[in-house]
Amino acid sequence: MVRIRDTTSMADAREQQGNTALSHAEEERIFVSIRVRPLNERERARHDMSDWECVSGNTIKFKNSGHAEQRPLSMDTYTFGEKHEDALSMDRVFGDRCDTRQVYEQGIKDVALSVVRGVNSSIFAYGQTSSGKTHTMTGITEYAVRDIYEYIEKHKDREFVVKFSAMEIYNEAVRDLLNAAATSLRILDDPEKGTVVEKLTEETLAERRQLQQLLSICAAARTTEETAMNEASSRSHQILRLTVESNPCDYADAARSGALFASVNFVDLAGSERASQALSAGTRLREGSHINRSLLSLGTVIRKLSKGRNEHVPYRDSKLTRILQNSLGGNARTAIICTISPARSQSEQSRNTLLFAGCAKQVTTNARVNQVMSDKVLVKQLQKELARLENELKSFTPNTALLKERELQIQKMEKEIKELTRERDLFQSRAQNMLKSDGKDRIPRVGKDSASESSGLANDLFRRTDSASETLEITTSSLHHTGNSEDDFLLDGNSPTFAGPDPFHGWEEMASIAEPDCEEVPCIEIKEVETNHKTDVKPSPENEQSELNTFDNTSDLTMDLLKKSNGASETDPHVLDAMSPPQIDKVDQETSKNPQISNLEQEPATPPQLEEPAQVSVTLPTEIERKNSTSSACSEDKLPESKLQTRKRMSSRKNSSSDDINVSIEDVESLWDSDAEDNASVLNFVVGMNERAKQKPLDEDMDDLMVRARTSGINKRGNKVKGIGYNGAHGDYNFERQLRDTIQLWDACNIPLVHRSYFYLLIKGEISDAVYLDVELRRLSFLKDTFFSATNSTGHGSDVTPNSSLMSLNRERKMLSKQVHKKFSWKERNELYLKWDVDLKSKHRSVQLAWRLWTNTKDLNHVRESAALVAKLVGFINAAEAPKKIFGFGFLSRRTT
Ligand SMILES: Nc1ncnc2c1ncn2[C@@H]1O[C@H](COP(=O)(O)OP(=O)(O)OP(=O)(O)O)[C@@H](O)[C@H]1O
Repeated sequence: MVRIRDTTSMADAREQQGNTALSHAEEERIFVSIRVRPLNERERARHDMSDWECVSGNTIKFKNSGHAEQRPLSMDTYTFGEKHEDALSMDRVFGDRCDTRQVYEQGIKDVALSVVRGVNSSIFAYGQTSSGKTHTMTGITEYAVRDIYEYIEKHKDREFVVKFSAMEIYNEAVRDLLNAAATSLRILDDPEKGTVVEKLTEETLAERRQLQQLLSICAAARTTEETAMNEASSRSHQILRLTVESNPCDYADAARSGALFASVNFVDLAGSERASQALSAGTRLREGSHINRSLLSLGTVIRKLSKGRNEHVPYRDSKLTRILQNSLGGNARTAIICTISPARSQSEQSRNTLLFAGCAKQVTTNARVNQVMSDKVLVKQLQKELARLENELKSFTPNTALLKERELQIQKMEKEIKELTRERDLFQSRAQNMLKSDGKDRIPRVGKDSASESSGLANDLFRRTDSASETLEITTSSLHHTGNSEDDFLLDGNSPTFAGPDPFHGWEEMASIAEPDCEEVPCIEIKEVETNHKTDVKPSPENEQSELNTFDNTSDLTMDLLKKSNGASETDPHVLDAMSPPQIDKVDQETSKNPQISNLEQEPATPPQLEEPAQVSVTLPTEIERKNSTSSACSEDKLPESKLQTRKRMSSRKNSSSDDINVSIEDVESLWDSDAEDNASVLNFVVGMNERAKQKPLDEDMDDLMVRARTSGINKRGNKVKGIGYNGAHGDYNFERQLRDTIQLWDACNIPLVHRSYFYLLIKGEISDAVYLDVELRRLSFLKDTFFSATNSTGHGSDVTPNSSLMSLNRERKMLSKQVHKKFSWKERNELYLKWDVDLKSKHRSVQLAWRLWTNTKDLNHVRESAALVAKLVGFINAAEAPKKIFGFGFLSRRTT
């Protein structure tokens, strides 16, 4: 039994897919069908019985009836393909009862119709003479043509061009069947089209009927021979070629890649019987040899291709194989119908045909869709593309105004992005700083009970300031004490630290030891610094000089810029004063030349008045003291009374030092201005504390303390101190009035908010708070008396009022900033602010010492803590943030130090 290898998988898949066309090169085997014709009358008459039996759709068996004269066949069963689960393969065996339509439908149709999808195809009929080749191919061609035209009619959206040509190969000569006059045609190798037959007539078919006529002509023109049975026996190989050119299904594809172009060949071969059988004599011998030459060549080509080796395939050995080269092993789908005669007498020929069929089944071809870009199509496509582009060009009208607007928008957005990026970096930097200092410095508030109640008020109080965040930071962080020296935080700008006992203890102690001689208001104790701390705050001459230089430079730059924008004449002299370095060492030598200081020292005392302070230059008590302590030329009786008292008290103290005094209050004041609303907040808070205090029972000690505090309301001069709230006559403690007076004096003296905050921290809501208020009132009264009496003493309102001067300075600075902002470029502003930044940092020491003026306490710890508060604040407003925080500009570049 010969089993032909199954090649059905691909065919089955194709059937399942509805015989779709190949979209790309696809290797597939040649489809082979076996057709057994019925016995003809002559054979029946001869009792030339049929020895072949189709046992299934794909198997044919030789029956071998056992006649003595019949030599036994070694093989008697031939199977083509195997039965699949879903369908039979296209390789089929058709018995004598199957008609041509069945053969076409089941094994040929799909291959033939590939032509309308752009795939070449070929259908062969191979078999011995009179086996039914012509009979089969005539029917197949008709069915195929019918189906092709049906397909074309169904696809009216596509354009098809059908052309027909016909040729025969007889005695190795190619003849045009549509042109009887034509002689043998040459076969040429075209580099694009492959093998072509030169000058072959190609008829374009307008309709199917025209093709029918042409087929009749071809049949008549073919070389045949009348047989004994009056039948025409074909003596040549006939090739009918139908070429279909079309645009593809998808118009988009057509536009891109051109038209589909394919041909289907209907090949009716001459009889395959051996030459010896066909031979007679003369021309017949030559004819037979030519026929066999082509058939032998076809067999060789098929055999070579079936082995699948990459060896030479002799296509050029015959005209037949040369013309059908593509169909045999190239770009085409191929189907071969092997026809056999059932007659016993033809068994050997039939067997040879079946062997050829088995061999042909092994041959594979590589069919692909042929998309040909003909000149016509190409021109059409180019014209279409040109028209499309021209339309696009017409519809495109560039709007230059819009483009410009967009460009401007883009530029603006880019600027905004830059600004936002800078802002983001700035905030990130600040957040990091806050996190750092928060981790280091956070401490609980004073008074456990009052903490929660006071937090809202305190926050409100701080929020209302220009530098709210900084103030809050100070409140929570400044009371954290470590062992670092004061100079440390001055240098590194980090959180302030200092060593020593709890600063509040100093206040407690001060309250507890409040004795009658303390009724003298503890005025500004500028030189209260102990000797062992003196070195901590004393600036070195080098540092002093450095600061002087810095101040000078900054001042010069600022003034230069201001002059540029506004003219030098508009500059307030206060600005110059503020920008000038603190005159410390030089003061001793120059005091006598300073008219303001001279005025202070020489003018008689005047009673304190609560009046609006005049705008004056800064002349500090420190300098006065220095003058007094170093020069005996200064007459005490020329000083105001309060100042004389101060001097006496100071001079009585041991280990005093004048070197610590280096006041640059303006720096502090320029950073924080108090607000009237803040006072109200403090008032509300402390009133609340007072209410709580009233609910608490007074114990004996506290009562005693309050008695002593009450007596402190009388000063040494025997005058009742204005605003002291403890009413000894009636024995009732008027806390609210005390506080109101305090706030009035804060305002009158322009006490900085930081100090007010500090004072607020001391208020614990206890009755003993009265002592603190008392002390504060005395101190404030002294300050007011001292400075405002000096103001009035001049008679022209231009004397000592540091706070007013500072406020003026602050205004000047703000004004300056505005002018700078208006007049100068970003780069110039940045340069200026960086200078100011340096200026600010160099004033740390001055700021620290300035705080002593306002804290005015006997306890060094308080002095240090006050300094720490300020330094912390200054440190917090670091180099990167200073310009923004102080001057309100948020666009400066970040600068880390
Ligand atoms: N399947 C068939 N059913 C009925 N008659 C058939 C069938 N096949 C062939 N015949 C008849 O057999 C005779 C020979 O057929 P045909 O001419 O097609 O053979 P052929 O192989 O083409 O021979 P040749 O090679 O000499 O041309 C014809 O008269 C034809 O009508």
